[in-house]
Amino acid sequence: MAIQVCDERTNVSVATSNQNENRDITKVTSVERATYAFIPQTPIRSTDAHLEEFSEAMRTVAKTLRRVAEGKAAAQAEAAEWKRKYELEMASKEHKYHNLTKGCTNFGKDKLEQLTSQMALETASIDQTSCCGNHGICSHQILQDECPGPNREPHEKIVARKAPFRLLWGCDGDKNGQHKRDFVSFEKGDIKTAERSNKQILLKWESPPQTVLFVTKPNSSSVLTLCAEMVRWLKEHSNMNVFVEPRVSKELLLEDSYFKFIQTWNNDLEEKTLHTKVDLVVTLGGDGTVLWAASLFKGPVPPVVPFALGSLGFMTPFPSERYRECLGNVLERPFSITLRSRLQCHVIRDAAKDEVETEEPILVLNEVTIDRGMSSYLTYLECYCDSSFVTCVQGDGLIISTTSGSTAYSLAAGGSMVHPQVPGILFTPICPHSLSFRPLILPEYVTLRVQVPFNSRGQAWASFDGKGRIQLGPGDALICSISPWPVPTACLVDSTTDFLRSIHEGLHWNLRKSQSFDGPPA
Ligand SMILES: NC(=O)c1ccc[n+]([C@@H]2O[C@H](COP(=O)([O-])OP(=O)(O)OC[C@H]3O[C@@H](n4cnc5c(N)ncnc54)[C@H](O)[C@@H]3O)[C@@H](O)[C@H]2O)c1
Ligand SMILES: Nc1ncnc2c1ncn2[C@@H]1O[C@H](COP(=O)(O)OP(=O)(O)OP(=O)(O)O)[C@@H](O)[C@H]1O
Repeated sequence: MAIQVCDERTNVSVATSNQNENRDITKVTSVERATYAFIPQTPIRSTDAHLEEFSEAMRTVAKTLRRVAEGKAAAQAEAAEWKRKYELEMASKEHKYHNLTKGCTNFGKDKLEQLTSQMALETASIDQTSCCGNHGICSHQILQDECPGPNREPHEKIVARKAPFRLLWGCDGDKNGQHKRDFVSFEKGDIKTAERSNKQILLKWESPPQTVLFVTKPNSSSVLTLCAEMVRWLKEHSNMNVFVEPRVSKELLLEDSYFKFIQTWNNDLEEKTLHTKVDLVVTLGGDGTVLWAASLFKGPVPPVVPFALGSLGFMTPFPSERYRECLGNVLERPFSITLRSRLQCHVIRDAAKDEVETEEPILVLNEVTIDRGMSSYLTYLECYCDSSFVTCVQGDGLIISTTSGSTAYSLAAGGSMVHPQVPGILFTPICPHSLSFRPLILPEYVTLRVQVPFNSRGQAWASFDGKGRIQLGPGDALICSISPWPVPTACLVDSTTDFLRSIHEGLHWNLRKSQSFDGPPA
């Protein structure tokens, strides 16, 4: 590469090249002499003019690059919008399908029992469409699986029936099961909201649950001991099928051959079908164990009963020492649940030509964080909400959080605490280098896109519920929207009471000594 600087007045031309390292010494001297003659002539107007011209050209290039980036961003936004529409359509199909299968729950008890026993008698050739006529698979479907447990013969089949349940909407303590939707009415020119959408939700089993999955915090002997005790109790008290993680299965069998009946899974495919076999998930650990349990389900999640065996336990209201009473209640009576929404995140690589090439969606219960990782540069992130530009984040990073995650990392970064049943997405910057960057709460129906611009100095890193870091290079984007698959967690009392108790007892929210009565007169 050669750079040439020419001054018209002195007609001195200075040429440099990275190839001409073996230059003639005399040439160098003459060039140096000319340069020394040239330097004192200030102001160097024509050089300034050249520099101006050069910087103008650079500005034009930068503008063009930016326009290209914006065009690309718009195309990606459009693609994301199509994707969202597609997902909505799929979700509505799913909803219709559930409505169809709900017809099944209206069967008379006798008919249901008759159907169940009839189906139980049938063998491997069960026609899945036979339940509920032509309504396809329903919650009463009898599942025939090869038992993945370590001590079953491969040919042995278990007939496991997923327990059907109903969701009821309680209102101000009126747990009458009336599901009233949030309608906006418009009568005589007046706009009125008829009902609030946020109700306490009750789960009522229509037949006793039969299969429970235990998810336990690793490396804790007290947790393993309690798990063994609970498994024994459930087997002896309710004759339940028990699933545990492969690691726990080995640990329990090492302890006692009594646990031969427990089942586990051996590969990703079996893990993916867990939701079709498991009626209830019990977690033994802290909040991290609830996050871990949720991450096992990439689609629908069975109700989760979280027992507290951690330090904070914001999402784990059940006291482990009262497990008999708590599990008895959950198995036999209707109980309140919190429907915790999750975010589905897609990473879109700049190199990918279209959406089809993007990586699998990742579901998070707390948050996705985009930060600067090891880089010492500011993170520079362009953020869009649907097709509207939101802002550029310049700081340590950004947290996109669910309302359940509002009390986790987002809280530490200055975000609001939000009741987990509030439908929203939190947009919380991490150490923004700006005085006016306050956190936002956006409605739950939006799609957010965070893009690393092409002119970003450094890389960015995305992490999901504090795990699985993925590097994002210039041009890469992260797209987030609310997933149709929430995590239903059982409440000890109800959603609001449990939430308030957690912020009081877990975070000591607004704890202050009361002012004494004997102050100065008003
Ligand atoms: N500065 C911070 O506060 C910070 C930094 C990194 C990660 N985190 C959080 O840690 C989470 C991962 O949790 P982990 O247990 O696997 O890691 P961990 O063992 O490092 O625990 C992090 C702490 O966050 C608490 N926590 C997790 N989810 C919570 C929630 N929804 N509400 C209130 N507190 C919650 C846990 O009880 C624990 O005390 C991430 O999703 C992130 O929210 C927080
Ligand atoms: N079943 C599991 N398999 C693998 N890792 C797990 C499992 N359950 C929890 N973990 C991980 O173990 C770590 C600790 O778990 P957890 O947060 O539940 O316990 P804790 O730190 O004692 O409780 P707290 O979060 O209340 O302080 C977390 O990082 C979590 O992701």
